[in-house]
Amino acid sequence: MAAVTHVIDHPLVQHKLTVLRKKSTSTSKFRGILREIALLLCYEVTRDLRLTSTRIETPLQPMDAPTLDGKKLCFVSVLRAGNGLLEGMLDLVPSARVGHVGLYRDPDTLEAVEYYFKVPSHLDEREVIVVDPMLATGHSAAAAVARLKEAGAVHIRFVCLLAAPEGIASFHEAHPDVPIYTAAIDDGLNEKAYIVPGLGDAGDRMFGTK
Ligand SMILES: O=P(O)(O)OC[C@H]1O[C@H](OP(=O)(O)OP(=O)(O)O)[C@H](O)[C@@H]1O
Ligand SMILES: O=c1cc[nH]c(=O)[nH]1
Ligand SMILES: [Mg+2]
Repeated sequence: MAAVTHVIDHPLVQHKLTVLRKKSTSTSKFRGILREIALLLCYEVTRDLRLTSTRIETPLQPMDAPTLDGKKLCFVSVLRAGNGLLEGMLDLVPSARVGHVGLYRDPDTLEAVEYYFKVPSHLDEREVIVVDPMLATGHSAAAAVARLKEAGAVHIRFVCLLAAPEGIASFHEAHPDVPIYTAAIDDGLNEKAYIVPGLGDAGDRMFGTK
């Protein structure tokens, strides 16, 4: 299967991303803009969802009108930083089901370490949209998706804000069936495997930790 990466180049997304990158952006502004950008990313990642037809009554007459087909969407947040994207996605799709995968990146090995996993039932019948703002080495995203596949997920998409070419390559190698949606592909990784130019540590910037 051909691995696909979509870059969401909408001007509002690009402008908001620049605000997030600036080191002068405060924690509260960072959180607010991330929520706004997530809503726009959600609009793009859901653009090809299947529709069915439902009989409704307008004030004037009956009609067959389009509605989303199948079971409710499932968003999966990769903790912690995924929660920043999750909020904006839920603004747009409030009825979505939500799963959480708790992972942190070991600073020495750069491997993903899992500490939490909870997902809704019937994953195999849902469109599963995994959210994490940063795709750096790709280890966290690949581990999260592997766990979701183990739990039964079949139709999976991955949404981030920033991706490094290295992360895209390793993620696609592990999961060629899972498309990536990102607002930008940056230059690469620094010696600590941070995305450059990037925006720093997404979790720390979002929650004011260090
Ligand atoms: O592609 P990778 O090299 O795996 O790096 C990306 C991961 O790093 C960050 O999480 P972090 O480990 O800092 O955890 P946090 O969200 O709790 O801060 C980010 O949110 C991703 O999950
Ligand atoms: O650049 C990076 C890489 C991993 N995690 C982050 O939050 N930022
Ligand atoms: Mg972090």
